[in-house]
Amino acid sequence: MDRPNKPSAISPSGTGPQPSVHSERGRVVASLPTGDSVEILLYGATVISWKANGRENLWVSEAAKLDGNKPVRGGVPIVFPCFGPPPKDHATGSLSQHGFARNSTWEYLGKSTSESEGKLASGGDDSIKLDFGLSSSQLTEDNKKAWGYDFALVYSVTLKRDGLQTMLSVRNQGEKAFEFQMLLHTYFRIDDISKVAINGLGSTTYVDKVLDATTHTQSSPSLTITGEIDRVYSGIKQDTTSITQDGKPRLDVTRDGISDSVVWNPWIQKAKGMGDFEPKDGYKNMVCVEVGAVDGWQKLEAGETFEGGMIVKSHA
Ligand SMILES: O=P(O)(O)OC[C@H]1O[C@@H](O)[C@H](O)[C@@H](O)[C@@H]1O
Repeated sequence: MDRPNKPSAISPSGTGPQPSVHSERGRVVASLPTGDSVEILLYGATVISWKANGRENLWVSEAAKLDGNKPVRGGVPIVFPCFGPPPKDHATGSLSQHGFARNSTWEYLGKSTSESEGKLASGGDDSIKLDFGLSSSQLTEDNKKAWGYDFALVYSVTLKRDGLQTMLSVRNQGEKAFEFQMLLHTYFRIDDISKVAINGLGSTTYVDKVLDATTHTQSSPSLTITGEIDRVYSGIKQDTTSITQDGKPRLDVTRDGISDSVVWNPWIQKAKGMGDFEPKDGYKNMVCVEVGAVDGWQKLEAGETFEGGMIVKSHA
């Protein structure tokens, strides 16, 4: 597949400390001179850590499998090409829940750095972009059989001094059109779910998977979580969904090229039922605000490319 960025050493610029990228044993770690960092497993191209302002922003279960045996319970698993259990009568019908992207091993395609307008006082680069690829040829024989399309995914993770950007590009390299869904299933780390509110989803319609799997409209501009929640919001007008803690801004999640979001927290019983969810009261410290295209299907004709992702800002 095409390599958007050839792996190369980061060239020094300015005199201050430089960003660093380190790749070994199936993971890639990048850091900025500010101390902000991101860590990505090649397994699933799963972002398992993003630190900004000295604080970890992602929740990863203490029992998460990081050895490639099971999708990671936490961080940012990538859902593709189907969301949830696929409908049996669809081309994705033989795939497992959430598809194969989160449990396939991706290729590290390389890094690039750039200096944005607000350059660091040190004079160093202030963003690092890491690219990962997964194409049909890298799938297991079972997955190839279950979804026999010729595709190429490029997932770009950019660590900036003011946030984290993740972008998934899906290209149809074959001759047949295909349909897919995608979602960045982000587990955000929060201090206390009882003090969290999610804003920016007011007046949006959602399917409530806990209640009755039918469509509702959110009346309140602010959503608080007091029990299990699994809602699929679609066609969201506002680009940004923000998470506040104790009434103060904590994380801003901005959708880029996509307009759906899932809000999920398993709460007490579902957390107990998941072998890889630890500690069991960890549901108090996480909330999934997931961005994607999951309402119906995205159709890609031969040669077409789709792009969708998010920009997340963490408040100090
Ligand atoms: O346990 P999994 O496969 O990682 O899925 C976790 C959750 O992922 C969410 O995106 C779904 O809306 C939930 O229904 C699902 O339970």
